[in-house]
Amino acid sequence: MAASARIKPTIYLGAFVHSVALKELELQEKGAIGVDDNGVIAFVERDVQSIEDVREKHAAFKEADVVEVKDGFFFPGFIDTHTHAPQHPNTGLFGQTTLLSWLQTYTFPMESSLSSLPLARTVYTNFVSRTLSHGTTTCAYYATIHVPATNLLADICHSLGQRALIGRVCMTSSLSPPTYRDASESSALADSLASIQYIRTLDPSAILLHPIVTPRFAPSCTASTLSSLASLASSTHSHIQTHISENVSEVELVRELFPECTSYTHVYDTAGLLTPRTILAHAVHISPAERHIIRERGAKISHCPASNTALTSGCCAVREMLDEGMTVGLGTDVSGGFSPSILEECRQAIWVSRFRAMGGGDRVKISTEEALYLATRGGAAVCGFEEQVGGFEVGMLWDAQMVVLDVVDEERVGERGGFEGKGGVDVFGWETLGERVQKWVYSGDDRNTVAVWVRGRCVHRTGRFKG
Ligand SMILES: Nc1nc2[nH]cnc2c(=O)[nH]1
Ligand SMILES: [Zn+2]
Repeated sequence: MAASARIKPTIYLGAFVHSVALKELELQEKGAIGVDDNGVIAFVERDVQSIEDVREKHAAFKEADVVEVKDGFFFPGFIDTHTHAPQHPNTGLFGQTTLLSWLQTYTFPMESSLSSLPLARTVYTNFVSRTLSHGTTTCAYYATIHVPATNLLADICHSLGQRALIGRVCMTSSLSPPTYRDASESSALADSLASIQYIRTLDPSAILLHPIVTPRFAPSCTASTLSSLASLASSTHSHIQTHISENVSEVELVRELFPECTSYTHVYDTAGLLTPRTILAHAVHISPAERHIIRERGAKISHCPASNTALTSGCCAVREMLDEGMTVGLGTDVSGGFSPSILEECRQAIWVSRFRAMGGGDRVKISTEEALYLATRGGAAVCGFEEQVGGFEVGMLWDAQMVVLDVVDEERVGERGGFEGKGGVDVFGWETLGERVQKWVYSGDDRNTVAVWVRGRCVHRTGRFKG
């Protein structure tokens, strides 16, 4: 089905939960959300007594389908603001490496092999399906340097129905391996432009797809390439994504490679890469002065805690960033990160903040509510989509997931404990909706995400979905 095809107006009935502010979730037990044939939320009703009342009030929904959630709730689709589709076969493989040795040992060889289109098709189909199954409705992807494989990733997101930013990776510096490097700056620019044009042709109204200019990181590009890519993003009105200050040795390398700049942030600022459409991943080792520049330029931060722990990169100062008004979302950073799940990333953001707290005070702790905000509204703002997705409001798009938790009772517990074939969350019936959400965040996984919609179109469902 084409992404723009009309869908049947539908009323989503039952509990819903979404962020209304950084520290506040709305927990509605008896909701009804009407979604029109364009996938746009037409109404949000609370404390609903009956479906008949809802149909009565909204004449256009008299004949609408009804999808009801039982033992769970609707939640906005997750937004992954930073991941690498071609690295997915390496998920879980990082050994004892840190960033620079990890790139050489695991990452560049894997990415280089995706010049093979059959392999790229297998890996990308698997990974996009996998992220959808975890409730990720919007994803900012790095592809590889190869134009055909990057365009194939766009095709796959388009046909599987995921909202995506897709970037051909640029690497012109001699520090990149000779076998996996752009031949020249001019070929890098031409290839990036070719991919931008392909994505714009595939989805001219940007219903789902957006190109994103992707200098890998400062050590992969010359100063001239960084500036040229900033100009390309500006002339094509494209987003930009890159990595910044992830690891101490990387920061030292940038200091050596760009001696004329006072900081890593200064390198990107000099090139003109810090814009309101820029997503900077990591930012673990940046100073308050660098944070100030990034905020002034309107650039956004993708916090990738699982990756930062796996590669022992460090603990990002998320509390300070939020206090200072920076825009922050979450990124899985597969395969620096070991999971394609943004729910896992919520847990990891919470854990990393607690490790920081153990050394420096409770103030830096990220709460469950804040983590869920970063996973949805925060991520939407990082991508510039905050008017369209991330919450349940009239005029926004139905990018959502149905979360179902397993109720344990006297009868079911007799069947070998009552959890075989179920998810990891046991609910006993007395929990409030808020407690159910907490249990989901700490023990839930893709088994609890029984259906996923993007723009009103169902893009994933499990056998447990009764739609
Ligand atoms: N985590 C991570 N950091 C990088 N820095 C440059 N390239 C990469 C990458 O692929 N992953
Ligand atoms: Zn990354």
